[in-house]
Amino acid sequence: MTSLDRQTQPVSSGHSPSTRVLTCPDVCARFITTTPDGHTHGISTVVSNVVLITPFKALLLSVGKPILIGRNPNICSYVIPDIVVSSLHCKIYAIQSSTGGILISCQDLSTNGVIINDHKIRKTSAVIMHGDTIKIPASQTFQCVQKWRYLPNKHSSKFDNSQPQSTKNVGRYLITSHCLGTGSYATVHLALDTSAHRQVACKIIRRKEGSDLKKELKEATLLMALHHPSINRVYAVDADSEFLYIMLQLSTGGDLFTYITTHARHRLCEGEAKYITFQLLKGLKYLHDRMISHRGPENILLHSPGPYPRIQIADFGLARPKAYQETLHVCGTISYLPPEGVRALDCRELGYVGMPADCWSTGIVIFAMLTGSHPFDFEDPLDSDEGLSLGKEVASQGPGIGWSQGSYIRDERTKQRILDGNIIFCEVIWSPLKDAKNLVCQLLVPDPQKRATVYEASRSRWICSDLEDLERAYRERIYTMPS
Ligand SMILES: Nc1ncnc2c1ncn2[C@@H]1O[C@H](COP(=O)(O)OP(=O)(O)OP(=O)(O)O)[C@@H](O)[C@H]1O
Repeated sequence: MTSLDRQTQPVSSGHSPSTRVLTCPDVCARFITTTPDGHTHGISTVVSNVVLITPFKALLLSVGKPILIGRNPNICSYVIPDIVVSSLHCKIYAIQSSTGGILISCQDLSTNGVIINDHKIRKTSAVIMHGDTIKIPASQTFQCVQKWRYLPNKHSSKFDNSQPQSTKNVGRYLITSHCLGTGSYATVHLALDTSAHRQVACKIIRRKEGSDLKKELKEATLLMALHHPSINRVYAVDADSEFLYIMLQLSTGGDLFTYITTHARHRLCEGEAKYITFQLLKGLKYLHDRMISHRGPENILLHSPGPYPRIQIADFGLARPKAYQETLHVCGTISYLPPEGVRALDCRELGYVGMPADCWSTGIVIFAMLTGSHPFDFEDPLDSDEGLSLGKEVASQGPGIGWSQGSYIRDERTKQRILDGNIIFCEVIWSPLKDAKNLVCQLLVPDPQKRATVYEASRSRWICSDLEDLERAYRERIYTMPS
């Protein structure tokens, strides 16, 4: 058995058929630690969204509180006073996914790597599942034992929810039933590239009846040529009669918006927001140079967990080539639509252009990072009785209007705010952030022709005032990481 293979073996250790390997809110997990002499030191069980690591003391693993394993007692929560162990050897993280689940990952930060299921990982992170072992070379071994509470998956899936964890082969890839997330069109599963011995994410999309397979494969194959540190790689594409499979670079840090909302302050400091914007602009420039637009700011993933994260632009389900020549039809989340996109909602033949839309949504991302809120989509005391009766009226108009009342009202208000273009800049937050505010104002310009481009945004004062530091951090943290 090679490398990470064990992660993909079906779990047969007494789980009832109703248990499922999913990133679910109630992960009950425990770690068993073993020293090189094979002695098991202790077991701790937990009952909720936490993990304990022993042997010498119990450590609580909860969202936002990673377990830091290493030699240095000043930084590590689990200390191994062993010369072969790095000062900070690895971190074990529990992060919340956008679907409300918990994802557990192990990030290597050492000089000699971490062995997960007999396979060494270096300077990267891997998703940890039930039965996986994490070994510090020539030192201690941790075994992860997880129990899952059944979480029904409402999305159509290649995997049968009534079965325990299982795997399926698609070409050289082994897809596990471990669901990393679900979107409106796809479920994304943890998979193993059996040739390259690496974990990947497999996006599974149910094909529409009578759909043109050649066209679908061609579109997805186009994305395989994209190669940039800030773009989530597409490794391979495959299909059968029912599903399209897109093999993606695995991101283990969750998505940016979940990162912001689960942050202790519910917003990021200026330096971190700037560093993320810098990466986002680099990735978008790469796409726009190739006439590709992203149009999905909710799909910004974190390569691995932790502060000042490396981001990755993902989900090119909406990305299309020739972004400037072609007008596009509305799809995606209303909150991130530019005014021209909102107008196109009511007048389908209008369409709108992709690249200026990316610039608009970059403005929203910057606003969200610095304030922890959305400039147009927020709760309002007015969303009350008056709105509710409007929602009921709309709902009573019958089939075709499938939104819930609440989301209908909220969407309508959001659309109106986008069209009005009034942005409230809270003085307390924005007064020390003048350059950031200027950039947001240049990006959230209603007229797409007058809106700043990604090239202009990259040359803005906010970015340029720290360009050297940003470039250095980018080189040090990103180019040294395996892609
Ligand atoms: N490369 C990846 N690595 C890890 N997790 C991923 C990856 N890609 C997607 N996911 C997870 O899967 C979820 C659903 O993926 P995605 O948003 O691409 O689906 P979709 O149906 O195309 O989306 P949408 O609803 O935006 O159209 C994401 O929110 C994320 O949690």
